[in-house]
This record gives sequence, structure tokens and C-alpha cells, in this order.
Amino acid sequence: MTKIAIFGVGLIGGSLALCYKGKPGFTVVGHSPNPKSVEKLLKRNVVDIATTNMAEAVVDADYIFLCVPVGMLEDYVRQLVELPLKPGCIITDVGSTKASVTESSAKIVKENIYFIGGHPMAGSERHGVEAASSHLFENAFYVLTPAEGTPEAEVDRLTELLRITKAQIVRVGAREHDDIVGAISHLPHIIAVALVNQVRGYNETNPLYQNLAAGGFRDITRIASSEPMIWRDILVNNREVLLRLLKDWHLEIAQFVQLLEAGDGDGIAEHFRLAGEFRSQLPERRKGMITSLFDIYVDIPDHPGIIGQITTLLGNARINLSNIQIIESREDVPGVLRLSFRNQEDADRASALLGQQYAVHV
Ligand SMILES: NC(=O)c1ccc[n+]([C@@H]2O[C@H](COP(=O)([O-])OP(=O)(O)OC[C@H]3O[C@@H](n4cnc5c(N)ncnc54)[C@H](O)[C@@H]3O)[C@@H](O)[C@H]2O)c1
Ligand SMILES: O=C(O)C(=O)C[C@]1(C(=O)O)C=C[C@@H](O)C=C1
Repeated sequence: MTKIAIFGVGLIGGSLALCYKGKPGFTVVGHSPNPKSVEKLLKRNVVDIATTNMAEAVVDADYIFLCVPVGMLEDYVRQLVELPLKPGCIITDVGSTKASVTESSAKIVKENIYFIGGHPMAGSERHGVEAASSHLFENAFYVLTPAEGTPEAEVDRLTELLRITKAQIVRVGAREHDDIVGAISHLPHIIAVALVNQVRGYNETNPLYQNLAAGGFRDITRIASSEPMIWRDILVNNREVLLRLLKDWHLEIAQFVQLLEAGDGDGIAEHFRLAGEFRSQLPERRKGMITSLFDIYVDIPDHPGIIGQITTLLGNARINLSNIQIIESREDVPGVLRLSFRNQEDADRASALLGQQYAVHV
């Protein structure tokens, strides 16, 4: 039996738990310091065992996943290595920054215990176990940042385990990770929040701002609704990289100021052209980039016309579908359809409607 202990069973920890829970040969233990959360985990059937006791959670664990806010990771590693861990146990994390935890843990871990940093490039602005899904990591990149000297065999062992998430595992240096993810994830979160707060200020004097905010504003600001405590820790932890990136951001904005002052329409069009060209070359949409995350999954038999039937059912009930994707469809197995909606209410209504005829998972 492979035992997986998860500390912090929220969006990411809960999604990992759901990937392994119920799979033959796996036992999943969830830890929370809060007895109410432990009760909730058991009630929602996300883990096999749940406990508030750290030592109990890690007894005989082969893998420990730390899925708590970034600011707590080092402290957790310090506490864990003082406990009687199973020899060969791999401790990994899912934090959105990698340099500090990878470097500090390399110094903390004891003989025959390994730390390998990890970061699934998938998530959403939602948080908590209620938002968890066993499909979250499908097709997403999952970055591993092993410190120098980590035995290859242990990295391979963790990579094998993570294959069950259906993510694509990649190895990146921890500092390189923080530079890149700073630019493509952390900086965009700052920009989204700053933009929303700018408009929030205008809206105080004229509520039409809020009322007229349409697709463009929504598209660029979805991530401004992310969990404040999670993002406080990420931004503070990666502050050196972010301060450098924000200087570059000022330069980008300054170019627009100049173009506007000069009334340089051609220059502005050229900025849009260059950006559009680069954006169109982004790899095929992966989970972490999908903008609408109110997803449901429907098991579908492989026969012609089935997708038409489902979209007709939704259309007749006036439920707006924002994206549809066939995840798997082979002759010998039923396919899975991912349906994405712009809000939770639509996803819930679709779930109830389609659940009358098909197996629906959320
Ligand atoms: N949200 C994303 O899109 C995303 C994506 C990839 C990685 N991450 C990383 O995953 C980790 C978890 O984020 P999440 O989005 O799942 O957040 P979440 O809020 O859904 O889950 C956080 C978990 O940590 C627990 N926790 C919070 N404070 C705690 C405390 N003081 N003591 C003990 N437990 C505490 C919460 O109870 C919860 O179970 C973070 O390190 C984050 O950087 C997030
Ligand atoms: O899609 C989102 O809502 C996310 O914020 C996911 C996202 C990202 O910025 O891409 C956020 C944080 C993670 O560490 C990884 C992925």
C-alpha cells in the first residue's frame, strides 16, 4: 500500500487527494490543525483518513505533500523531519514559488528523507476543498525543482507517482522557475488587482463603471478574485523578482504614455500586432490557462451525435456554455467531456440537468 499524506487539503491539496483516493494500492491521509476541517474532509470523502495530529498523519507515509500557503512551507518541513518518518519518504510541496523552499529544505532534510520541490501550473481563483477536482492537473505542466544532489531515482519515483494526475512533468531550476512564473503568473495577478482597484476607485463616484464592465475587463481581471492570504505569501516570497519585473512593467506602460502623448496610432497598432503575434504562438490551451474554471465533467458513451444532444439539452434550458472539450475518446472506453461555464450557478444547473441522463463529475 502506498501512503500519501497531504497537509493543507484545499484547492490544490484536495485535487491531489482526489487523484489518488480510491485508486487501488493507495491510502490518502489529510491533515489540518482544525478539527472542523478534518470533519469536513471525511464528510466530503476526499481522503481515507483525516487527522489534526501531524505525527499520526505521517506514520508510514511514502510521500508527503505540503499544500499550505508558501509562507508556512519551511516551518512544516522543519517540524516534519523531527517526526519518525518512514525511511525513503519523499516530502514535496505545491507552492507557487520554489527558490526559498527548495534551498532551505535541502539544508533541513535528514538522511534517507528527501525533499523535492513541486508546482502544478494549474489552479483557479477559487480556494478550499469545495473547489477541488481530480481533473485539475490534466494536461497541465507540473514543475519539479530538485535541489542539486537529490538522487535521480527519487526524482523518478515522484515523477511516476505524479503521472496519475495526468499532468506533464517538467524539471526546472528553482530560481529559473521563480523568474519565469513571476512573469507569467505573479505579475499578472498584481496587474489584475491594481486594475480592479483603479476602477473600484472611479466607481465610488459613478456606479456606471461597474455596470458597463464587460468581457475585456472580466477576462483580464478574473484572477483578481484569488485568495488574499495565498497571494500575500507568494508575492512577499518572490518580491525580489517581482520588483525587477515591475520596473520593466513601468517601462512598458511608459511606452504607451509616450505613444499616446505623440498621438502615434501606428506605434500603438504595432504594439497590438506584436502582442497578438506572440500570444497566438502560446502552446495549446492548458488547464492553468483556461479562463473559465467552472467546469463539470460528463462521461459519454462513444456514439455519433452525443455532443449535439448535450449542447441541445443545455441550449433548451438556456444554460450558456463557454467551452467544450473532449478529454478522452477511444472506441473501447467512454469519453469524458469537459464543459466550462462562466459562473457556478450555470455549472450547477448543467450538472443537475445532465446528471439525469449521464454520469456527471464536478
Ligand atoms: N490557487 C492556485 O491556483 C495554485 C496553483 C498552484 C499552486 N498553488 C499553491 O498551492 C498552495 C495551496 O493553495 P490553494 O490554492 O490550494 O489554497 P487553499 O486556500 O484552497 O488551500 C490552502 C490550505 O492550507 C490550509 N491552511 C491555510 N492556512 C493554514 C494554517 N495557518 N495552518 C494550517 N493550514 C493552513 C487551508 O486550510 C487549506 O487547506 C499554496 O502554496 C499555493 O501557492 C496554488
Ligand atoms: O488560473 C488561475 O486562476 C491561476 O491563477 C492559476 C495559476 C496561474 O497564475 O496560472 C496561479 C497560481 C499558480 O501557482 C499556478 C497557476
